[in-house]
Amino acid sequence: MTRKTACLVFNPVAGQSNPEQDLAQIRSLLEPEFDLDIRMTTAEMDADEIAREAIADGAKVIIASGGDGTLSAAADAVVGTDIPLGVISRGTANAFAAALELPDTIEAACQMILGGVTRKVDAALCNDRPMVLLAGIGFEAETVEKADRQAKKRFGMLAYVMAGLQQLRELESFTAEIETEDRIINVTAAAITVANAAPPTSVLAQGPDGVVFDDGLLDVTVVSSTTRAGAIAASFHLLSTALNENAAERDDVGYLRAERVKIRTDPPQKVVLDGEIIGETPIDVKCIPDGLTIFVPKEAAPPSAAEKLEGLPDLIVENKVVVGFAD
Ligand SMILES: Nc1ncnc2c1ncn2[C@@H]1O[C@H](COP(=O)(O)OP(=O)(O)OP(=O)(O)O)[C@@H](O)[C@H]1O
Repeated sequence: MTRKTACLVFNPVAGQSNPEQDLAQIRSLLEPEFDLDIRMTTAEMDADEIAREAIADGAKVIIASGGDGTLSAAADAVVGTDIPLGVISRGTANAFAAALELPDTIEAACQMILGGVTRKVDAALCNDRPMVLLAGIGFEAETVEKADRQAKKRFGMLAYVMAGLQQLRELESFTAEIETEDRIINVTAAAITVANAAPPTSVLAQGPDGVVFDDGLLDVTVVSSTTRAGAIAASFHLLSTALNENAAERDDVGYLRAERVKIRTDPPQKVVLDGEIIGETPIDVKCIPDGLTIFVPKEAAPPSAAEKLEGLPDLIVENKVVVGFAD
């Protein structure tokens, strides 16, 4: 039997565990079957650049190990290629693995990669940058900016919760125009999330009864709470409906699905793309059906499609005369 080869992109500072031990464990599990070309991320060189270099050098499999930043960046490098990505989570939130229903321990992730089963899932482009999880406008973007690396090291997941609570104090609404293939939706919002894939803990993405990552569609959730109490209630509702795989049923939460969505806001809002702040609105997000190949433990059944907009404040929905986008 010929041995398999793979490039392992490893972040030595991710998460709270011991990186030497983690790397030794990964090597002991994978090296009996794989020749690993191990490349470390550095403060200057992110996983996407390293993975792209490895692909240029002929890598046929990319395995990424780190937190959500490393995994999303490595995924960006393989979006639109047939090169399979193996995901070994070692971060704080592990949203990436949860969103794609992948294991979150080193051992289970390595067993999955050794199993060799791959499947295609959707990816997306947000303002021409690869996106695997989600783009957040408003509340979500501010939360990510406030949860810094030092806070994450000290407090873990709590850093995100603290940043979120801090952000609730500064909750500000904006007006948004959401353009899909066939409609223009005007609405007042506090947060808008365009998700390709999202874990239940990304509460602001959880309007629909499940964020489906293999339906060729993006899941858009609008949260329009105007008070802190309303935002807390909406977040709690979204978390509980997400965990139960139900759709949201509050007037200040709306959702829809679309292949492509353009969002303009007034005033301009910060945009977080797969965990990194990339700038401000407007955004243009296009789904790339089957754009990413990943190692998986087994097939996951997608939930059904759904939409709800009625009840959102200042809602105006116009049907476009000509279906589609001008560009
Ligand atoms: N060798 C390194 N030294 C310092 N910083 C690094 C190094 N390698 C990667 N980084 C930085 O790590 C960040 C990505 O971290 P990653 O998301 O993988 O882990 P995390 O922050 O612990 O996890 P999570 O995002 O799940 O909270 C990038 O911003 C990158 O610049």
